Amino acid sequence: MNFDPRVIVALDFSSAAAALAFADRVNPSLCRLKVGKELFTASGPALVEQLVARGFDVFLDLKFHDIPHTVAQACKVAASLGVWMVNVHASGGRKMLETTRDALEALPQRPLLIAVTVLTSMGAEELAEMGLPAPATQVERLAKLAQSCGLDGVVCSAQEARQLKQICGTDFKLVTPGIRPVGSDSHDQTRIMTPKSAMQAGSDYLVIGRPITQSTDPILTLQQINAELA
Ligand SMILES: O=C(O)c1cc(=O)[nH]c(=O)n1[C@@H]1O[C@H](COP(=O)(O)O)[C@@H](O)[C@H]1O
Repeated sequence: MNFDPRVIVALDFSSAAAALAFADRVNPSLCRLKVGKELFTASGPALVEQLVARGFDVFLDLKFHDIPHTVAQACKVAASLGVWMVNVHASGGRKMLETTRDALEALPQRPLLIAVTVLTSMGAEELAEMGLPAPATQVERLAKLAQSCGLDGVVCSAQEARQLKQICGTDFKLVTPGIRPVGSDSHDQTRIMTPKSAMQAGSDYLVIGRPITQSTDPILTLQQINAELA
């Protein structure tokens, strides 16, 4: 049995019932779970607490991006739910990142604080349109900022993982969505990689949603991915 699962399943469902139906079929040794904007908007903190009570490591993915005080307070409330990981946008800037880190560090028990660099749905053209450099350059810039602000790691694509592990070191956590098993639909993701290649490149955690949740047999698909990573 794998007691340190690398796969974080994105529970991108529109109801608590659908999320709990999935959670009923897995256990904390098979995967960690992510609650994002769709599910949280539908179900709120009660669902998060239920998943935590079942023993899952829960990544609360609300990608906070606001003024420092607002983000720090929101992350403190997230911590009170018992979540394992929370995220904010690195582009919120140094003051926001440091204020949030300080607020969490003052707690007796705190979640990992992770910064989103460049969304995995975005490619070079979209960044250029916003006056930003190519993904690898922008991701590196934001990862260095997050690390210098004392965050625990970043969300990036697995395509940048090798580069970031070299620059930021092995302890700096890399959480990588945009994971697609061979032959699966890329949907709206642009910077993608297979589960095995992502791990080989240095990802610490693989965020996987639709390839698992929309599979005809989600649990089998999750088990196959875990087997590929073992
Ligand atoms: O922070 C995230 O989790 C995240 C960051 C990012 O850059 N890209 C990204 O896809 N995500 C999330 O990861 C999940 C990916 O889902 P799938 O594309 O269905 O595998 C979604 O819940 C996204 O909200």
